[in-house]
Amino acid sequence: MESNKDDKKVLPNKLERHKLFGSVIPGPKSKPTEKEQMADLQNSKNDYLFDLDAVGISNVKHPIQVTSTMNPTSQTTIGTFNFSSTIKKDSKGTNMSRFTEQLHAYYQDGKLNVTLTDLKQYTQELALRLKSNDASIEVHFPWFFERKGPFSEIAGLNHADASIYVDYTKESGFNIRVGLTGSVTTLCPCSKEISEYSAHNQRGKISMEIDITDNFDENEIDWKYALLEAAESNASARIHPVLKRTDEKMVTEQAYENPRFVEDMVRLVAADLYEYSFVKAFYVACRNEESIHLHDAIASVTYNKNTEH
Ligand SMILES: Nc1nc2c(ncn2[C@@H]2O[C@H](COP(=O)(O)OP(=O)(O)OP(=O)(O)O)[C@@H](O)[C@H]2O)c(=O)[nH]1
Repeated sequence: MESNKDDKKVLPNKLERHKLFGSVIPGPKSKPTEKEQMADLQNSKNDYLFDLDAVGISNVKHPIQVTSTMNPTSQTTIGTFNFSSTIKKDSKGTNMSRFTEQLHAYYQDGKLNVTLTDLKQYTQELALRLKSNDASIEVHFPWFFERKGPFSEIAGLNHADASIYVDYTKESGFNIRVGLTGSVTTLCPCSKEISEYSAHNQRGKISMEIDITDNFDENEIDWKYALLEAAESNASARIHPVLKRTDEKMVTEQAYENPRFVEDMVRLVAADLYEYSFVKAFYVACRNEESIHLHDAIASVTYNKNTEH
């Protein structure tokens, strides 16, 4: 390597640098470059031994639009998608480019609104595009909502993790599941009972997944708000982004007045979901990040309102 008089390095140009690190000049190429002449392995037909439950792509991140009854009523957030369909054993593979091709088409048309109506249309169109009888999509996204201090009413944004699963089959139509994981404060009833003063508390993560009824109208009910309310209204206290002293006193006392075990949490949330008429079946889990242990405390319940167990 050369140096100039100011002792500054004189670097080889970029092409030379790439050669230095192992890049080689492209060799002769004999395979077709026209799509029509290229081998199409994924569309080969043979007996490939097994039908597949799902083939597709996962962990696809993309901006999406979300609407809500809470402020902000409209927001852009990041969705993480899984897209798939089944394939029969006579087919070697799926056409993977079509998954992201459709995603970009919807984005360009301004149709990436994560509403149940739009996602149903999306899933049905995906099946058509794949020339398949079925398609499934799953999207997870952070949903932001305004939360005010209980006394000061000073606002900030909280967030919960929302998810939507849409399964479509030509024969039986749509199956939709939605989910939400939100955070709450829980104060230990046992600790309150046995101690002369104070009680330990923790941050609880409440995860809910629900199968919704076929006639569910998302314009009438904001499922994200409904699930958040089921979690928060049953907790020892809600969690806030901004708390002044006046607020802090209120949430501390409220938590002490409403102690909850992890078991209490899932049962109380289950009771609210049982009462929601748009819920067919549900799963509720609570994970308390214990402040007196390094481990977490967990509880969960699944229930189907049709079979009543
Ligand atoms: N089936 C399959 N495809 C893969 C796999 N790994 C990568 N690919 C994808 O193969 C894709 C290209 O194949 P296709 O989507 O069938 O492309 P194409 O035949 O030009 O597309 P169409 O005209 O829509 O049929 C690329 O997007 C790669 O991501 C894999 O394990 N299985």
